[in-house]
Amino acid sequence: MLEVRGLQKVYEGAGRRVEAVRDLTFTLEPGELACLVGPSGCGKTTLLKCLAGLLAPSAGDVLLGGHKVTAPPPGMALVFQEYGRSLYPWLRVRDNVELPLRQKKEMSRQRRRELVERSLAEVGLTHAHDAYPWQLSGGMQQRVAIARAIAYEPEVLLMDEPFAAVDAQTRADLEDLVRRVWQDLGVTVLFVTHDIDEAVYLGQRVLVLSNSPTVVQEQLTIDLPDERDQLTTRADPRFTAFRTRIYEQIQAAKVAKA
Ligand SMILES: Nc1ncnc2c1ncn2[C@@H]1O[C@H](COP(=O)(O)OP(=O)(O)OP(=O)(O)O)[C@@H](O)[C@H]1O
Repeated sequence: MLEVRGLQKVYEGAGRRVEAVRDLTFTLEPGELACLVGPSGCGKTTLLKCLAGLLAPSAGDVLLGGHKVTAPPPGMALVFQEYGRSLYPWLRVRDNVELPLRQKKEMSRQRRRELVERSLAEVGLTHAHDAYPWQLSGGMQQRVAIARAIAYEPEVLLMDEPFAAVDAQTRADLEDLVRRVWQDLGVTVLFVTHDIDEAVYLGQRVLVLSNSPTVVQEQLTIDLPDERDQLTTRADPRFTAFRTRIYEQIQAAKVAKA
């Protein structure tokens, strides 16, 4: 349903040429939760921008539902790492969540309100409707960003290291939130992280990226039980085996490049 075929991205300008992504091919099935993990600077953000139609690839295609992505497609929503910059500080929480829905001209005000209510409830922020983002903790702000993305009712949710800037406890809570939202809404999720444990904990599948210029180094099916729990899942010997395997792959990619 989301297909990436032979994607390459070269940045060119001012006498400098950086091949960020060399040749990426993978498919995301409808309703799947896949994680992309790779070393810092390997082109994860570049890839997501190409998927979201924000950046034109140098070669290859991105197809959503069989249609080539050339501009931000209506069926996609993004959550970035920098929640502080992605929310408007002068808008209250509910208005931040409602803002993208206003682009859907055919949608009634009543429907917009229902979606805002539902998505804030989904992320556990019903009580924070009237707050401004700067009155909330980092973790709560990221919940608002997630609520805004899901209110849009996307087919595909792209998340770019969304929890890199929050503390460990909040991060664990937000990971569980992503799994719950995914299960409740049946949305397809592509979650990008440099954290191997996070990728294994969240994903049904993990795509391991090589160092830049990037290719898919390996794809692993994470056949851990669907009901995941921060304590029991992480203590499962298979969890440890997956993270060791991925760690080795990433180390191998670094050595291959050196
Ligand atoms: N606008 C740009 N112009 C030129 N080079 C760029 C540009 N954006 C990214 N790059 C280069 O492309 C490569 C991949 O960058 P990108 O930000 O996609 O990686 P990343 O995996 O998301 O990094 P990190 O894990 O550190 O967030 C890097 O070498 C980076 O310097």
